[in-house]
Amino acid sequence: MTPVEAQSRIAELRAQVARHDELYHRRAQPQIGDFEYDALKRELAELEAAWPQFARGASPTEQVGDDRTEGFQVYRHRERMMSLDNTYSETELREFHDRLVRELERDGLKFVIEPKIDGLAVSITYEKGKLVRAVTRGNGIEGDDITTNALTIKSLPRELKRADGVPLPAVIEIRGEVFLTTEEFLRINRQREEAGEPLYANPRNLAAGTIKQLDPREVAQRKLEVVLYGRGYVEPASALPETQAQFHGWVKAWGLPTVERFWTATGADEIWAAVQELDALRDTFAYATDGAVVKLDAVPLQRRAGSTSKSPRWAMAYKFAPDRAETQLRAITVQVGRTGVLTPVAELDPVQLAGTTVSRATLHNRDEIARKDIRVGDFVYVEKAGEIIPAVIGVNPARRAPECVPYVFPEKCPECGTAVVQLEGEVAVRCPNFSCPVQVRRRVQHFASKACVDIEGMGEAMVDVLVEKGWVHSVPDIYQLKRENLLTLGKSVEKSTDKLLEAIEASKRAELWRFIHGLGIPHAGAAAAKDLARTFGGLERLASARYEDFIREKASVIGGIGETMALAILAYFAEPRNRAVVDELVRVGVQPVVPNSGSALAGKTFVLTGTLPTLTRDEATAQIEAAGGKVSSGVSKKTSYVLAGEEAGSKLEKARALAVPVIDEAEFLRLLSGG
Ligand SMILES: NC(=O)c1ccc[n+]([C@@H]2O[C@H](COP(=O)([O-])OP(=O)(O)OC[C@H]3O[C@@H](n4cnc5c(N)ncnc54)[C@H](O)[C@@H]3O)[C@@H](O)[C@H]2O)c1
Ligand SMILES: [Zn+2]
Repeated sequence: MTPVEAQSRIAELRAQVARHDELYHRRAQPQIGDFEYDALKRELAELEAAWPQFARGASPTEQVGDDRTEGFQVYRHRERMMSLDNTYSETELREFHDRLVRELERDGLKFVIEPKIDGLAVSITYEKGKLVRAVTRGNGIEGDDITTNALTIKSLPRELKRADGVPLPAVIEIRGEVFLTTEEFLRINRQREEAGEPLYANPRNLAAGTIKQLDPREVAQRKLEVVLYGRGYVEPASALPETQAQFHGWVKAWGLPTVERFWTATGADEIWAAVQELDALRDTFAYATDGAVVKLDAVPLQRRAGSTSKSPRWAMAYKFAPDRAETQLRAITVQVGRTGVLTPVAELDPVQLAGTTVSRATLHNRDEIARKDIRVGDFVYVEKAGEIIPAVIGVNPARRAPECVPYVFPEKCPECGTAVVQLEGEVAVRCPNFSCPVQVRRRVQHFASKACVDIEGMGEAMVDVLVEKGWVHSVPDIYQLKRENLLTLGKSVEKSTDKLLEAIEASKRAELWRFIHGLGIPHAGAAAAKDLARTFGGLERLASARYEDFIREKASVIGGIGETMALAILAYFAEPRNRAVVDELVRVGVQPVVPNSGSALAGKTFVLTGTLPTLTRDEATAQIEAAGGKVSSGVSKKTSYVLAGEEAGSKLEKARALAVPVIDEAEFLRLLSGG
């Protein structure tokens, strides 16, 4: 490699790694697998070591991937949060061991081997045993304050338990990972699929995306979990553990969720045996693991080993190579989503991968196909590393047939023939045609779905038929369907037709928020739709709202609606076609039900805590909302009532401190009935 080549390759790799860091850490939407990413980063590190004259300036090899995003307060960690050095090689893992033995000048060093949890790093601060703050890793020095969202995690105690022989530090930062179980991941993706929203590739991305939701009520609807294994700042210093193994015991004694299992080992052979045992067992863990973390056990020795600018020298992650298979790419199909995004999908010769047969895999987008030069007929590598949706990660160049030609991404929408566009700053290629049949279908399917106005009998297949027949071109057309047309759909369909028409008619009086959600305004989920419904009280009022209307008082934006969402809503209705949908809905006679504003609960904010004698949380929430009130997660001076049940925790104390009225279920039911 000539100096010029090295210099330009370093620059190129730095840009690539920085881009993938941004996609992974900030947007939770990586476009390449970890294995591939790690290979890029390793190449960069090696080049920087070999050509120090070109390695000046900030490099991603020396920084912790930064997850800070807009919309959160940043909070400074009392002690830095670090990354981990990692390797896929047994030899390097053994070298790590030997290096420590050499540097610390002693044999028989004891190590702890823990699962490497594939989640999102968090730091939870407890002061005098009480949870005061949850912060993401951020850039390692300061992270996003996600306390409100973290409090939706049921398994995260608000208070540390006291136990004999276990200190309760005055201040401690406890480190761990937020994750989603596979089951919950699949449930959410299924819902997203129904709503025509893009799927998350793996639980880690979904967990990361969830903890960074601006609306804690959206977070509460996904069952996040947490596991804790490490420590940051501890005060007083006498409350430091002597070993990492001991610390695991404390975490458990404090009542925190901890790793199911860890191993202790002395010597490189024992370490390696433990890593392999972990590999064999990791399928049984509640969380996805992408490796094993090997840590020096003795805390004083950890301190002696020290750390680099980004990771401790006393720990090393051994990562399991992803399950990968090679197969032939038969075709590339391009799917069009609700918002017109074209997603290329690989049609593969079926192949066995991590226990399932894979015949389709995502190719992400046009740029990725070009970057990897993936051609129809190629033998490609398919990977499923923690990634539940398999992805094509590259081509085996040795098996490329001479007749394989570069893939040309469609310039026209495969569904309607409109020329596609790529908006500035976006990787997605879109069909800009609002009347594109697939987009219409997906929009109508979303509107009619359970999550929105919920029209029974109008499932996806039915919508497909209605659009195909040319009876439905947009959402309001649902309300213009003709009985005689529907009767042509088959023999003896009178009964089902009448039932469908009844369901359609009934849906005209669905709750307002369901209509708002059904419009599919970008960034506005069900919880936001509820806020909007409460504030605007009508579809047309919402559609003609101005920026000022979103801002009550000074600089405070409605409920969970932040600045970004307010702007998205304004942009949505600024589009005449979207505005026309609302006008048309009103014209065909929909009468969304607006919560009763005369009830005693109207406009009141409730915070629920503890277990109520008869109502579940969801039931109480539904009743409050139906009566025009709202439920928020944190107690503040603006809270009207705290509805408390058994085992109410810190919220109750806070309510008392702020003199917010606390009521029990019986009083609540009295309020509700107007008594
Ligand atoms: N696919 C992509 O595009 C892409 C982009 C950037 C980063 N990544 C992946 O993310 C990783 C880099 O990010 P990183 O800096 O978070 O490093 P990392 O995930 O490799 O290792 C550090 C992190 O591991 C976590 N961890 C999990 N279990 C642990 C345990 N038992 N003990 C200690 N820590 C534990 C901690 O949160 C810690 O911050 C790489 O592995 C890389 O593959 C992928
Ligand atoms: Zn189209």
